[in-house]
Amino acid sequence: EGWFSEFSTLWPGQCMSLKVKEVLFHEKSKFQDVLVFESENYGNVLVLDGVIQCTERDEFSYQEMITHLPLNSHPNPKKVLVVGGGDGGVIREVVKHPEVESVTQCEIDEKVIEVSKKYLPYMSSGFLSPKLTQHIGDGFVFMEQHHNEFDVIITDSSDPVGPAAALFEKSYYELMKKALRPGGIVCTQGECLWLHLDLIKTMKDFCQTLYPVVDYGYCTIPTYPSGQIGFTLCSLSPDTNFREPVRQWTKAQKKELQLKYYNAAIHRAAFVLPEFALQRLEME
Ligand SMILES: NCCCN[C@H]1CC[C@H](NCCCN)CC1
Repeated sequence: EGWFSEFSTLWPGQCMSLKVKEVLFHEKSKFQDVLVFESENYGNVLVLDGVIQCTERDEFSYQEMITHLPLNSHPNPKKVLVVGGGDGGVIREVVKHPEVESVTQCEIDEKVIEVSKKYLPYMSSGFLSPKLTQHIGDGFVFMEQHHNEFDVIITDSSDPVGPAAALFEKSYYELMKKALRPGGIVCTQGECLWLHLDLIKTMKDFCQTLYPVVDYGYCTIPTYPSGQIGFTLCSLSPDTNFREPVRQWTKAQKKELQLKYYNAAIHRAAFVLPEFALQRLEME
């Protein structure tokens, strides 16, 4: 059927293409263009406004890291909030932690949840958890209505163009700070150091005016531009060290939990940045 190419002003002059086997769904939701296609060798692929959100073959990298970096940095993460995460993969990872008593999700576009249940069964298996409470709405508005409620907030958003734009502003990080309980931790989709180092620096700087501990880590993932994506992590506790996991799973547990990317070594390695990034982020 030809190729899908991911053109965007967010990564000028480059684009990733995937061979299409069959288009499974393509409609406009209330917020964005929603496309799901079966690829030749990355499984089913979810695309929003022309941007690849996740593929069945490599989603585990991002979903495991955006979840286990914060949760394994918190001493007792009982109440978790996920903003976005409409494909269900982050929820699937959150409920792998026995300490978690409840996870609340706030997703703006119910069409994304609907197509994920139909075409991304392994990711949307997260929606079956009895610990989950789902809200359909804007994460920015939701955050204004919840204070001192969550131990960990994960913002699993698309990019700062379209419905998720407000989730990259300082005001949103101020709202998340109010929604956290003492010692709370925030983890957000933090863009790519090969493409968006200036945005990462800007966000790190305003986060440092709000949170005592701020860090940036990344994972490799073939189908995101430049093959990797990062995470901005913030903690209200000055004792937090994102670079050393507070708990480790055994080999048997990693197998049972079906972890395919995350382990303690890759947790630590996520924060080892190349020289050009350390210099630009003033972390050298
Ligand atoms: N649950 C996974 C989907 C949401 N996260 C994605 C993260 C990457 C982004 N484009 C790549 C950005 C380039 N740095 C699309 C959404």
